[in-house]
Amino acid sequence: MEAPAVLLVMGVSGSGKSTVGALLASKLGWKFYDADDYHSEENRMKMGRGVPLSDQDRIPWLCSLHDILLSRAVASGQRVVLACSALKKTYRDILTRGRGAVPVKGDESAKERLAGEQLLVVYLCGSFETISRRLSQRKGHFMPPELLQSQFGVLEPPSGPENFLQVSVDQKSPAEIADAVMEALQRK
Ligand SMILES: Nc1ncnc2c1ncn2[C@@H]1O[C@H](COP(=O)(O)OP(=O)(O)O)[C@@H](O)[C@H]1O
Ligand SMILES: O=C(O)[C@H](O)[C@@H](O)[C@H](O)[C@H](O)COP(=O)(O)O
Repeated sequence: MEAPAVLLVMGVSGSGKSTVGALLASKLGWKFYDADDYHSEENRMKMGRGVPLSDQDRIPWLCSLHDILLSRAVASGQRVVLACSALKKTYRDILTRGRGAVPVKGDESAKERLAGEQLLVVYLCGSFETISRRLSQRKGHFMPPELLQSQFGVLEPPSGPENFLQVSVDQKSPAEIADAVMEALQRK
C-alpha cells in the first residue's frame, strides 16, 4: 500500500481526537489541524446551545476542510494529521473527495482530489461511559457533554472498503494509543 499522506483521526466528541492527533503529528513530524478550529460561528453557537449539527450544518464545513486543508496540502506534498469527528461515511467521503465524489472529465479541480488510498482513517472507539466521564472533566470547550448521545446516534464506524485502523481508547492513555497507531502504520 502507498504510504498515506493524511491521517484522519475520527470519533465522537471526547474520544481523544485532538489529544491523540496532536501526539501523532508530533511523532510523525506532520502538520496537525483540528477541524473544531474551522467551524463557523453559527455552528459553534448551535452546539454551545446543546443542539446537534445537521447535515446542512456539517457539509459546508467538511467541504472547506477538504478544499483548504487536505487537497491543497497533499497537492503541495505536505503530510497532514486532521482531527475531525467525521461521524458518517458520507462525511469521510467528502473529506476525501470533496463535494463531488466522482471525478468529472474536464474538471480541473479533479486533480486536487485525494485518492482514497492517500487517506488513512484512524477511528478512536470507546464506550459511552468512558467518553462521557472524560468529557465531563474537560474544561473550556464549547461542546456540551449532553450532545454525546446524539454523536453516538449519528456515528457510522468505518468498515471495508474504507482504509482504516480502529483503536480502543477505553483502557489506554493517549501516549499508548498513539504508539498503537504508529505500530499499525509500520505494519501497513
Ligand atoms: N486515552 C485517554 N485517557 C484519558 N483521558 C483522555 C484520553 N484521551 C483524551 N483524554 C481527555 O479527554 C478529554 C477529551 O479529549 P479530546 O482530545 O479533547 O477529545 P476530542 O478531540 O475527540 O473531543 C480531554 O480532557 C483529554 O485530556
Ligand atoms: O460534527 C459535529 O457534530 C461536530 O464536529 C462534533 O462532532 C465535534 O465533535 C465538535 O466539533 C466538538 O468538538 P470535539 O469533538 O473536540 O469535542
